[in-house]
Amino acid sequence: MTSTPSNYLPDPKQLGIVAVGFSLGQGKIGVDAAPKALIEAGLFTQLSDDLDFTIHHDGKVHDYCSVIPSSDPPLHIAGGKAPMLNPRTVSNVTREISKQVYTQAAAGRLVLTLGGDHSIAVGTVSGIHKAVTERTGQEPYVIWVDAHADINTPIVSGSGNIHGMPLAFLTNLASAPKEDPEVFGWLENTHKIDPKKLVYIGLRDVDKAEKKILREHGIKAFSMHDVDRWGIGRVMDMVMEYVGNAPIHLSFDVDALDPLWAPSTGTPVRGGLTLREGDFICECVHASGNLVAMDLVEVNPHIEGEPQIVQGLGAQETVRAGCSLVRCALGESLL
Ligand SMILES: NC(=[NH2+])NCCC[C@H](N)C(=O)O
Repeated sequence: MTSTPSNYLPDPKQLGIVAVGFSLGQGKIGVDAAPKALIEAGLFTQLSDDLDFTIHHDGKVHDYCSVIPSSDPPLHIAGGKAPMLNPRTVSNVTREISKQVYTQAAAGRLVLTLGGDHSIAVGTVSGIHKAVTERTGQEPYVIWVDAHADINTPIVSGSGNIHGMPLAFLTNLASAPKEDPEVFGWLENTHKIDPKKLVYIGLRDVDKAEKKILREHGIKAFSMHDVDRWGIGRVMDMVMEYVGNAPIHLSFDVDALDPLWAPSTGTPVRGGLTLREGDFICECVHASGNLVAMDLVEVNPHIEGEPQIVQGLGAQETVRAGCSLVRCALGESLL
């Protein structure tokens, strides 16, 4: 297999992996088991043997126990609809993740983070943004592939689940709440992204307040309506044209795929991408030569999916789909 040269990585075959066994950005257990399931399905072997990566991984799936407080009551925010859930836990854990991905990215490696729920992106996007900007002088764009916009502020969130909020903190639309300034108080300016450097693909379950945020900040978004209208090929042309030649952080929530392809996830929404459309997004990002980091999140092997899906198969299929997305972003091609 011939490999695509990288515009931002000194040696594109050096891969740093961070395995994040974390689920407290939302309420369902099981999403913390995803890294183990992905590794057991052979992901690392596929990346090293088939795609020739040298993997830098500490051999652990991190549970971050040492930074999780013994008590973490819901945080009521003035004017908020619902209190923030597990606020200090998610803040402390994402701070650790941020340091881990920073170290990998500062060493010039491509960084793959296996989640975990999507709250972990507060850590991955911040750490990558800081390291890549320092190392290359260019701020990365974030391509967020998801059924959901994950940009609720703590004031407008209807659930209080932080996996629906990471982009609000990362874009500075929300900052450390005055009720507890320690919560995400560690985020520095160098960690944060310009909302104009964010592009969504696959949206189809966007809260009312989030729609307002996207409109008011002119955030680029390709919903499933756009995929239906233009086809994934034209959508990716538009995405890549928007991103230009900047470094790319791809944050892929498996729930962007239709539940037919990825049933084992905490907040499935029908009418999503096919597996091939998801793979195609990843192939296009790889072909740009600009990928510097990828997250794969929200695979929940404990959820079996719709009853019509044969018991056990849902989880297996979702894990297989996750492995396929990662391989495509990291250079697997059909021919
Ligand atoms: N990463 C996810 N699966 N996010 C789902 C978010 C759902 C909803 N918008 C919320 O804020 O609670």
